[in-house]
Amino acid sequence: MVNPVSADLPDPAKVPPFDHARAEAAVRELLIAVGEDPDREGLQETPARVARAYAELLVGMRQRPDDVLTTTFDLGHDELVLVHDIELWSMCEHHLVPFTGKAHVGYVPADSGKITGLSKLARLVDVYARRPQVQERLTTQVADALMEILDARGAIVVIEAEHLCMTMRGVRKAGSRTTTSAVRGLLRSDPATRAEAMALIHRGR
Ligand SMILES: Nc1nc2c(ncn2[C@@H]2O[C@H](COP(=O)(O)OP(=O)(O)OP(=O)(O)O)[C@@H](O)[C@H]2O)c(=O)[nH]1
Ligand SMILES: [Zn+2]
Repeated sequence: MVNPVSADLPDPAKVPPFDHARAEAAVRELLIAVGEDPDREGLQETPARVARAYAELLVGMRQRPDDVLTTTFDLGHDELVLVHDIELWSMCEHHLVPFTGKAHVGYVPADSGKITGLSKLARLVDVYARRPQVQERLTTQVADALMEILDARGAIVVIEAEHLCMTMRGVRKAGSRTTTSAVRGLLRSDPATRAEAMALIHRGR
């Protein structure tokens, strides 16, 4: 069966490899554009460093969610599993500066009790975070992946983040935070399960 989440994504095999030479040339051009001398001693290695840094920051472009949700156990546990305060670093696709905060990720496993390793929820967040992103899409993608790949009966993802494009530049509102949520399946339709999840997320704060 074609997985809709994966089908929507560029196949990592088709995303061209990170072009270090091209990224280095672009950073050199940027340094010239801002009035710097890319050949002065302190900047000589900077294009290569920045290229390596971006390759790392955007590594999720070449990863698939089903690559990290591989480990599943059949524990017969079919009630809410929630990991909160997952550290999050992503890159705003409008300004290519970071947004950072916390993700709270929960799901109600399939009737079969198929669950995944807790660390895999954090890895799933990273797969989608380490790309040019907007917070709303990141939130949606994590929730949809849980539903589709784990056959979860419900999913909840709440992300609270500070966007550096709003704090260190632009409108410059330091401390402003944005909260987004995506709620699916049982966690959307059953008020008691949803309230339980929200209470756990708030308690973790
Ligand atoms: N919805 C949403 N907006 C975002 C996100 N990250 C950044 N933005 C916003 O994207 C918008 C881009 O607006 P533009 O007017 O095209 O860009 P700009 O001139 O740099 O805007 P300012 O940031 O207001 O200076 C800004 O309002 C940002 O705050 C995100 O994750 N979700
Ligand atoms: Zn931005």
